Amino acid sequence: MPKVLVSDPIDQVGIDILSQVATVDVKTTLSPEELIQILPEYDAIMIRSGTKLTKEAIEAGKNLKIIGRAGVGVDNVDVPTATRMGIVVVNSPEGNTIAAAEHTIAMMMSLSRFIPAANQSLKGGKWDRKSFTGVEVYKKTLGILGLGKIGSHVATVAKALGMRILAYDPYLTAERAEKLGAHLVELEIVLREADYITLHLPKTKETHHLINADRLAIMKDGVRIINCARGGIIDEVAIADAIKSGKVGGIALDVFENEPLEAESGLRELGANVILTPHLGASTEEAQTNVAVDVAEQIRDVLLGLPARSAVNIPGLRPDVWQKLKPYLQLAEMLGNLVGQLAGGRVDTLNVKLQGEIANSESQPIVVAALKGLLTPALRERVNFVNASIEAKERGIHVTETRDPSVEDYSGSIHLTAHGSQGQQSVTGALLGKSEIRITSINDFPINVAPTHYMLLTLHRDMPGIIGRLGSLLGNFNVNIASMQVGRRMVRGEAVMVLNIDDPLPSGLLDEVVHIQGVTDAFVVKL
Ligand SMILES: NC(=O)C1=CN([C@@H]2O[C@H](COP(=O)(O)OP(=O)(O)OC[C@H]3O[C@@H](n4cnc5c(N)ncnc54)[C@H](O)[C@@H]3O)[C@@H](O)[C@H]2O)C=CC1
Ligand SMILES: O=C(O)C(=O)COP(=O)(O)O
Repeated sequence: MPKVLVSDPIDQVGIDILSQVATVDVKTTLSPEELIQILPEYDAIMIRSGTKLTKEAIEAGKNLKIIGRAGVGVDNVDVPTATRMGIVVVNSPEGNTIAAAEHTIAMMMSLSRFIPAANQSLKGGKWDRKSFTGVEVYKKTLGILGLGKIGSHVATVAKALGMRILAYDPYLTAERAEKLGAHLVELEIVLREADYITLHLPKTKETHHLINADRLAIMKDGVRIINCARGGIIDEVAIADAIKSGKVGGIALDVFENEPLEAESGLRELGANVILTPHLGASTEEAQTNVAVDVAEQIRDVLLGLPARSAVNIPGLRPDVWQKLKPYLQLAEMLGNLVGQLAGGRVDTLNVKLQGEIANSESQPIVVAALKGLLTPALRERVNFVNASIEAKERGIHVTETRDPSVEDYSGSIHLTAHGSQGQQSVTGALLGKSEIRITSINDFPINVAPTHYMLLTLHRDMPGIIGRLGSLLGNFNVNIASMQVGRRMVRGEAVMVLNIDDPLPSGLLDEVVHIQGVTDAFVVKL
């Protein structure tokens, strides 16, 4: 049974799903050193934001096949290292959207009405109403930085509260923003005009310290800022100074540059207009059930050899799409392997052409499968669906994609052309029925061959006697021929012959094949 490590608190429903297929160890207090020490034992790990999967930790996880993040942000995972190692990283992109958006609204209302401080004062024995006169959000301007899933829900709720919404998101269309009742504007306009600013961005190089002293300076005096996205998007020193100077009227932070927030952090010292929560955005019963189910199911599926639906480092596939594409993925992989072996040396360019009924399908998984096949002879089990693209890129293989829905020889077919140091080779393959794989052309010579483990291919002149000579040569070396096919475009012209053979070709025999009169080239292929 595979082993799964759960290193952050996850809802029991997730553990139950994992237990269907794996031995599950729940260890939520591991130090980074302990994690590195035990990670080699595990096939999968399920985490939240608490566990840091650094380069060193992932490299220690020699047997890891999947990293499951029960939540959205994967900034605590070194995804490039996981990708290079062929480890699929999955998350739950929507499971906690509502929870995080509602926490944001709660933070905004708490900032406006001093609810945490008033509560603390009352419980401290006082009846102080004067200190806690708040402001209304009605008719105020809310600036949303990052109008993705959480930002969009915040916009919808804020709109219902009567707020005017400005949004900054360079990757979004103005139409989408207008549909949500938000005006998409430049960052500077949001900063200058908003009474409240809320962040809903991923943490990236570009968003690091997006809110810094210079940007705080151009904001409205008394602006209130909420961050339920990621620590480090706001410069904590700059914002603390802006609170102290009175430039900023209030801040509500759920996330911090360092988590857990240091005991001695200056943020803890600030007054009633600073609200801090310990990364609670996703902490609702509903969200925790959602993300646990979502991610545990994906880990289970990947351990069973099925695809993940929301992988962040390979194209995720819905089960119904995968069912449809699966035989084509196998076909593409076989063709990639075949064309790579025919090309022999270094391949510089691979063209993947989708024909007939699959011309309109999602192409990326098919391209990845072809690359996996192409790289398999060189990389063996080191290459998989996760790292095939990156490995190809690192080897300088340029991939192009074309589509031709008008090709109707078969319902759907894949044509690969490889250009490399030894010239150009091309192969086509199709499915017979729903899943039987056929090679249907080699270098544009039509054939119809079911691929087998060992094959011998020749390029030759179509002339009497050549098949007999090849047959007796193989017979002399005790190589059994299972089947044979010849493809030609014209009588006595160039032709291709494919022999399915039961045994590997003895060494030296290929040279003799090439020396048969009329044979111009020959290849041994092992699939
Ligand atoms: N506090 C908590 O417990 C939780 C925090 N989060 C965090 O909230 C953030 C948002 O999550 P989602 O809305 O689910 O993500 P999302 O991917 O749906 O939305 C992010 C949006 O930010 C935009 N964006 C990316 N780079 C940008 C840039 N440089 N400038 C402006 N916009 C940019 C994207 O176009 C996208 O629309 C993430 O950082 C996530 O980790 C998510 C769930 C819970
Ligand atoms: O989903 C996210 O991005 C979150 O920040 C939630 O983090 P958590 O799973 O509660 O540690």
